[in-house]
Amino acid sequence: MIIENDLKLDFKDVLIRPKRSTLESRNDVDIERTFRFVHSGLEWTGFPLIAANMDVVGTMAVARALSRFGAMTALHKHYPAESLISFFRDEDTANVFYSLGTTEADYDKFQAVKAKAPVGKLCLDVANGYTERFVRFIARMRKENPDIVIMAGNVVTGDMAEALLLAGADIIKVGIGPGSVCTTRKMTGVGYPQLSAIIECADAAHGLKGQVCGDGGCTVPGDISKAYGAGADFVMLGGMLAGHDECEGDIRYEERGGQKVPVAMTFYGMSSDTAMHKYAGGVASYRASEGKTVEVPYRGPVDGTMQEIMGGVRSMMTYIGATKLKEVSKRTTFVRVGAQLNTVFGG
Ligand SMILES: NC(=O)C1=CN([C@@H]2O[C@H](COP(=O)(O)OP(=O)(O)OC[C@H]3O[C@@H](n4cnc5c(N)ncnc54)[C@H](OP(=O)(O)O)[C@@H]3O)[C@@H](O)[C@H]2O)C=CC1
Ligand SMILES: Nc1nc2c(ncn2[C@@H]2O[C@H](COP(=O)(O)O)[C@@H](O)[C@H]2O)c(=O)[nH]1
Ligand SMILES: [K+]
Repeated sequence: MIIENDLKLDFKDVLIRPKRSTLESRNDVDIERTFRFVHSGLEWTGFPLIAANMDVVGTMAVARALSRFGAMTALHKHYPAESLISFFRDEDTANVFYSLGTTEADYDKFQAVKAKAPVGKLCLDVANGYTERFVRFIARMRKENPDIVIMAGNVVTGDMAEALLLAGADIIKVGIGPGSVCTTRKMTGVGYPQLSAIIECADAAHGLKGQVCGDGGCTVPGDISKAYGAGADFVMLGGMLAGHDECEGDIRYEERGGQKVPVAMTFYGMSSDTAMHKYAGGVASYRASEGKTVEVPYRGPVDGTMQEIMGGVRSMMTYIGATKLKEVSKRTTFVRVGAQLNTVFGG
């Protein structure tokens, strides 16, 4: 029996220590980054935030809205080929990932889309990025698509981040079990605290000139700043982007003052009963669901949330004296804390 005694940390366990700074305004910082991807050799510039490839948030409408902020979207896997063909053929998709798993059906659909429309970025997304099958799949996709940016995951340790990079991924997606609608840790006992997972995978990936995307577990804008501080090149969000007009899913209305007003929207994990009933005709007898279905408050257009997120990141940068987002991880010192919020009037 091996027990790792090093303490592993989550976003809630740390704060970022302020540092002396010459910056005078939150308007003076640059939250864009430019990356050149190691295998595809392509370059991308923008605000490195990605809407998760989940039914509710990985939508074409979210992609259009986030792109106006220079941010990205990984479309969910369940759009029919025809919709994907017209989207990738007719719209600006510099900030859009086409997502797929390792099934033959996913592969065939991608081949059909690729034959008719230019796809520049792929998100190879499976729950468990530790399988030999997944490594082989990445290698095959890289060989067949030398000029496409490939993001792949999920993993949480440096050894496997390296393995996926060496197999052909440009960006490693990091996170097992931190998600807002994830029940993997509860159901399986498997996982890794997200802040440490990002730190360790970033260290491994950067050594090989790859990038990492911290996926899951951000609950407030400050968590996104901590993810960048830990070394995440990109941050992926599900729950924080749910509940908006551009999302897919049912809105619940309530009668208020004689008017019907929208109050809540459904959000669910891609491994939840809801998703499995929708796409697989139920939960296979040998599996258990590893996601849940929740209601989130209705929040109107996603623009407001994006402004809050970007404002939070800009402010963090002035607190630590980082002019460019690229400098944030170098200028970050985390302090371990026992508590970080004053909850006297609620969370
Ligand atoms: N980041 C995270 O912590 C997690 C994320 N998710 C999200 O939900 C999506 C749907 O997940 P899901 O339908 O469960 O699976 P995936 O879409 O990831 O993959 C399914 C394939 O992997 C095989 N597999 C082997 N071991 C596992 C395992 N432990 N968990 C899942 N699949 C396994 C499955 O075979 P078989 O079914 O025969 O076993 C199947 O062939 C994922 O693509 C991901 O986006 C889901 C869970 C965890
Ligand atoms: N274990 C599960 N993880 C899931 C499921 N559906 C999505 N996910 C992961 O969560 C992130 C988003 O996290 P959030 O905290 O920002 O909401 C997403 O990108 C997936 O990696 C699921 O059913 N089970
Ligand atoms: K995802």
